[in-house]
Amino acid sequence: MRDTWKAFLTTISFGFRAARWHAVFQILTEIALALTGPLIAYSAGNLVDAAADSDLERALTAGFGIAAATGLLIVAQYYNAHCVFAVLERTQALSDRTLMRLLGGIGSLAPHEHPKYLDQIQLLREERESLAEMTNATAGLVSAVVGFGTTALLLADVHPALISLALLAFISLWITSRANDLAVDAQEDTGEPERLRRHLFDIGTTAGAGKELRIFGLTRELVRRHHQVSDEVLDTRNRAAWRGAALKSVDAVINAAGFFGAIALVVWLAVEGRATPGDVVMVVGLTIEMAAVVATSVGYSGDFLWCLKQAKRYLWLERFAAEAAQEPDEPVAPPATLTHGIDLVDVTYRYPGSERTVLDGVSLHLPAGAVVALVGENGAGKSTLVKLLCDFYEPDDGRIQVDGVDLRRFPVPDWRSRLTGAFQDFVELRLPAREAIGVADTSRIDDDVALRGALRRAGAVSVVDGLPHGLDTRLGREWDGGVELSGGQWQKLALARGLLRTDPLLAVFDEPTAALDPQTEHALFERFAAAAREGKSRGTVTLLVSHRFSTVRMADLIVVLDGGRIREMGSHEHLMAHPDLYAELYDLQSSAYR
Ligand SMILES: Nc1ncnc2c1ncn2[C@@H]1O[C@H](COP(=O)(O)OP(=O)(O)OP(=O)(O)O)[C@@H](O)[C@H]1O
Repeated sequence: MRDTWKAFLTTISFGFRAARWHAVFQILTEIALALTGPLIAYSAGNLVDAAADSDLERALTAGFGIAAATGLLIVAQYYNAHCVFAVLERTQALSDRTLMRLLGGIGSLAPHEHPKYLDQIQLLREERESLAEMTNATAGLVSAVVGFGTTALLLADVHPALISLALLAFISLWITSRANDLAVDAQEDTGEPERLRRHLFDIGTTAGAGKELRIFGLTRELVRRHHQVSDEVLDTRNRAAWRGAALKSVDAVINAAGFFGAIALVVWLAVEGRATPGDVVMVVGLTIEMAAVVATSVGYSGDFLWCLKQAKRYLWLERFAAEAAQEPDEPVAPPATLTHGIDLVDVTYRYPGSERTVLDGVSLHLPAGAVVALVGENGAGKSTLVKLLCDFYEPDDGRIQVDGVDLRRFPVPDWRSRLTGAFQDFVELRLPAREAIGVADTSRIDDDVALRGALRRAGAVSVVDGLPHGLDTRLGREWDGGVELSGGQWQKLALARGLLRTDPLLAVFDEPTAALDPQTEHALFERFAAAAREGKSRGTVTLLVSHRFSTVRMADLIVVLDGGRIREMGSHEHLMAHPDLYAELYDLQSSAYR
């Protein structure tokens, strides 16, 4: 219960933080709207009685009441609609930013290996609008309670038995929410085929899949499958809709009987002289109002419960992120420079949920200032080793030491600020070119000299020089005036980003040049090595992962991984002089180029 309450308060606070006055006004206008129906019914009753009694003053007051309520209805509707959208839009933006901060702030990548975590995150991302809709759902419920209470009080004032109409409203509420549950269940049951239907539509209509679609003539097959899966989805939903409609029909009959009973009662009271003609008119108006209140409260209570479900999921993420962000027991800052280097001592690693040992007792010294190449066949464990060094995952056994200090003692953001690198699965940052590079060190985002230096080191000067506005060109064809880049050009900019930081302790380049030709890669790696040797005083360890042996040979140290273990290591000359896997693969590649 405490969690539910906390989840509610946390998400409703989004609305009040994002658009405080709009949220207050939204609730006030909802209450005003809820009062107008009963007020009009009450005034109409008074008007009839005043006319019957020829009481002009009372008739005019009642007429004024109707006019005022109608005016209030129009004004409140207008402002309410404005507030609803303002709160929704601003809250959505705020909750999106909060989610970005929470998800991006989790230092480790390990949670991404857990299907349960991924499911929760996927649902949070898909349904994140619900976080923003809490204010709307709450305001709707408040208005339903006010409308229901006022209507019930006025009915009870005519005759206590009329309160049974309010009880009928609860039955109606239950039946309608059952009918809605049927629809929601059908939606959940058809979640997977619905995703498939959307996926088929997406690949059938987007440019990315266009080439293969045409070469393999897939359109016919995609359309057939879309048809099949649509039938599955729509049949299930249709059946639920019919059953829902049947339930609602029962509800309609119960309600009609209830309304008839209420009207018959008040007419009988009038005939008996215990109620006025105005009471009859008012009760008719209030029964209609009660039906409207029930209909809206069913919708709002469904929305509210749904929002609450998302809110609990959000709370879970908030706690998860807080736990993940805990400081090490005895934190120390990373050293300003490396003197000894980085050591892996008996490091063993298995991915969460997997039995397979990906790194098996790896012990390795990466000397300060050295250029180290990691090679090995696909799946040997090279990228995993890189990820452990970046502290994306922690070893299951063994330790990593930086100048003799256990990596776990560095607060994660401090260690990350002393890393740099580029990866095969780089990000295409669709921003102005200067920002796409400068995000690696935002203090120098406007420093053209620094940005051009990084571009030069990455061999990417020609990419930017070829852009219409140089560094200020917007990248991405989806923007007005934006320019699209080729795969290799995007990769070169990612490299420039990785080469902007000037004081890293560890620079990792995990196949960052896979989209480039071998000559360009070779020239680039030579430049990295030269830069690394120039900056030797800082002791930066430069770690390269590549499958191209012509590139790898210039490294100071080559480490050959095989099945998660170190098979051999040494300089190119050493490894060639003691032939094993490296010499075999090297000869294989060089003979292919001859
Ligand atoms: N996220 C993951 N979850 C589970 N297993 C993984 C994950 N990533 C990699 N593996 C497994 O770990 C092993 C080592 O993968 P890794 O990516 O480190 O190899 P690699 O040497 O970099 O390969 P490649 O040259 O193909 O990039 C592989 O068998 C792979 O299937």
